[in-house]
Amino acid sequence: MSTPRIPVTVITGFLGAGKTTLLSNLIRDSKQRRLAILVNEFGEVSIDGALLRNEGSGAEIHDLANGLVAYDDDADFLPTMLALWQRRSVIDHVLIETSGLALPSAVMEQLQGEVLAPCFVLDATLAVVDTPLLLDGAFGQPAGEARSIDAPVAELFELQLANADIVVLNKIDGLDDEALLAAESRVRALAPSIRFIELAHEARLDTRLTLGLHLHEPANSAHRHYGPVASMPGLTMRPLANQGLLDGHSHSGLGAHSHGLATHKHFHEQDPGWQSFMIRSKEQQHPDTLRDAVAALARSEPILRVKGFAPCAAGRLLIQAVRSRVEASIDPAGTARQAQLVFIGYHPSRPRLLERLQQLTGTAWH
Ligand SMILES: Nc1nc2c(ncn2[C@@H]2O[C@H](COP(=O)(O)OP(=O)(O)OP(=O)(O)O)[C@@H](O)[C@H]2O)c(=O)[nH]1
Repeated sequence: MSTPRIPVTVITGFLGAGKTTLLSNLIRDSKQRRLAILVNEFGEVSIDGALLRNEGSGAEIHDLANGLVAYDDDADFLPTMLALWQRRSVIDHVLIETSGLALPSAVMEQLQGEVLAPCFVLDATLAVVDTPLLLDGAFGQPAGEARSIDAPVAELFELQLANADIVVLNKIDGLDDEALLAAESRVRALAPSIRFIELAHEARLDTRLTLGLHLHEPANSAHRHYGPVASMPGLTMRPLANQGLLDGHSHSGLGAHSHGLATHKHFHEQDPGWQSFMIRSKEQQHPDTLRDAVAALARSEPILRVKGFAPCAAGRLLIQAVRSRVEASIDPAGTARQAQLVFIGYHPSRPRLLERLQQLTGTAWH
């Protein structure tokens, strides 16, 4: 009998959708599976890899520095995957988190290429969605005046969805049934070939609905992941008004399909307007001041994502911003030698951000 191929789940989703949070919960909830995780980030320093390692689980984490995993100029992807294959006796499943600006199709194509196809099989591609932002029209139906940043955001978002098997509606704490059904309609309109829509309360998914789905194995027509929405984890979990529409694994009725090499296009070159850079400070930061400063910058500059660490009097401050929604949390046991914030945006001006950050925090940044 030939050696079984290792299943691979690809997790995609726009900047800040909750991919890393979802992954860290998956790691915690899948202790019985030996997971290898490839984290692909757009930015100089891996913040996500550090956060996942903090979980202290047995999962092995590999950082892939090229923000566009498996694209033509990514020299790390194939060697990393082949090294995992060499160690296949200790790996049950591989999870790949693409950066928020990459399309998953590049990874999907490489998995089907002659080098990797004998070793790995695509299990499923999940697209994680920031549901409140989707409902606000942030990905293509701007409520107000369209800005220059809206079109590239909408384009990437749609292409990520178009390549996915499963859309995970995330950040739904606080949304009612009506909002969830509106989000489902929006997703189905944007990506009619989506096969499952799942709900993640606080970025938590039932592992049965996430891993081992065999969606790309032609012989397998049985769905092994039943479990109605009402039985999925989450304190605020309630069944939806219309269970027929959104039952945790609703699908279009398609059989297993493979993503042919030419069927899904991806950008081989990144739109150069998307840029990321790091801004650092040696000074201790005040949590509230830094949080408000980042929120003010996100409102006035074309910045969509900020993340990083800073030293503060009470320990290590973690900053996570998606647009102007900023979370500042303190790890009393953590240390940070200096403040390091990664900014990601569309045609952002580093000098202007630097100047404004200095003004707003009253500390020196470089
Ligand atoms: N309220 C709420 N916040 C969430 C949820 N999931 C993630 N977040 C927050 O959203 C922010 C971004 O989460 P990440 O998991 O880092 O998002 P990501 O998709 O990995 O981000 P990038 O890799 O930068 O594209 C963090 O502040 C999370 O705490 C959720 O279900 N509910």
